[in-house]
Amino acid sequence: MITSVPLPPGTTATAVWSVPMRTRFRGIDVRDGVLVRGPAGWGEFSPFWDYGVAESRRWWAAAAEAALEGWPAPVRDSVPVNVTVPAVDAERAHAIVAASGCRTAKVKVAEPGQTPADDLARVEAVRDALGPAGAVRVDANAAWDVDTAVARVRELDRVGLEYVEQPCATLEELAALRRRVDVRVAVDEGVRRAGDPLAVDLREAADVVVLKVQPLGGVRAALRVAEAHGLPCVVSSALESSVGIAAGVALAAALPELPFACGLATVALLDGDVTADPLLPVDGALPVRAVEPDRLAEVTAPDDVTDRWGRRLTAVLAA
Ligand SMILES: O=C(O)CCC(=O)c1ccccc1C(=O)O
Ligand SMILES: [Mg+2]
Repeated sequence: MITSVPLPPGTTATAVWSVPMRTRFRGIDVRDGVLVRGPAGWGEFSPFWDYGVAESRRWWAAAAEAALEGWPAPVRDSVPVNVTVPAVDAERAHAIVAASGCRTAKVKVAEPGQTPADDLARVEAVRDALGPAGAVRVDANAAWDVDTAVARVRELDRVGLEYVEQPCATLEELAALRRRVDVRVAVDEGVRRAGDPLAVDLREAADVVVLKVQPLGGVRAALRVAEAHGLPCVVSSALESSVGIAAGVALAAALPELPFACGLATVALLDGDVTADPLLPVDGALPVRAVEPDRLAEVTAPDDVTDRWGRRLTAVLAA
């Protein structure tokens, strides 16, 4: 039986969207989620499918904030962004960066099944496409032990790296790496997947904190994380539709300082969107603006997917 998605308290509409990824990204081929409308606007609830109910509760808090409350006032009207380069071959990486209009690129490295030579070729192609004035950062998604990270970071830093994101899994390993290389270390999973992102001690482990709105439980919760750690912050996406990306833009727009480009240009990785006016970068930046999901009919999820999201949201609301 097809059940629809429940209407959470205070909301007036829900919709389930689903779009293919242009390129497989961290094992994901299709991205889907729930949009929810309330008095303050539209929110997005789209935890990855391998996330359980407990971890998904913060993702729901972010959607509820957007729909019911809205966000704090912005202090800037545009947000510089990086182009995100999946673990593709060097030629495609070059083309993606050249077409993006961005002056900063984040390159996925340490993809299972690929070699260090693949990573180096990809990073060199990205440097070539950006030119010497561009910034190149890499994200290893916790793949390396400390010795491997030291070797890989030194090699990849031949092109000049702005930072390396989550090179190793634990904060202890990040701290050990940080003592052995000159490249800045950014922490992502170490904050967003922590039981209490406010309580982790990042002082020895990181130079930069990656903030993602849904995993941290909303724009205000993420602002508290930024304040608690007192480190430079980069706002990044969880591969949301433009509705979810707008929440990331709201966070980036509200941070007192924004010294680095943000990882919010990921609508370019999706083969479709919930709006005819997607949040895609123009000249390397996203505008701070509302998003109207006026293309929901074109990206409506199949009934079985809608049913799964209905059961998932019901479980999270009951938890
Ligand atoms: O930061 C970016 O450039 C894009 C977002 C991104 O990389 C990402 C997207 C979904 C899940 C995890 C990650 C990640 O930063 O590890
Ligand atoms: Mg990351």
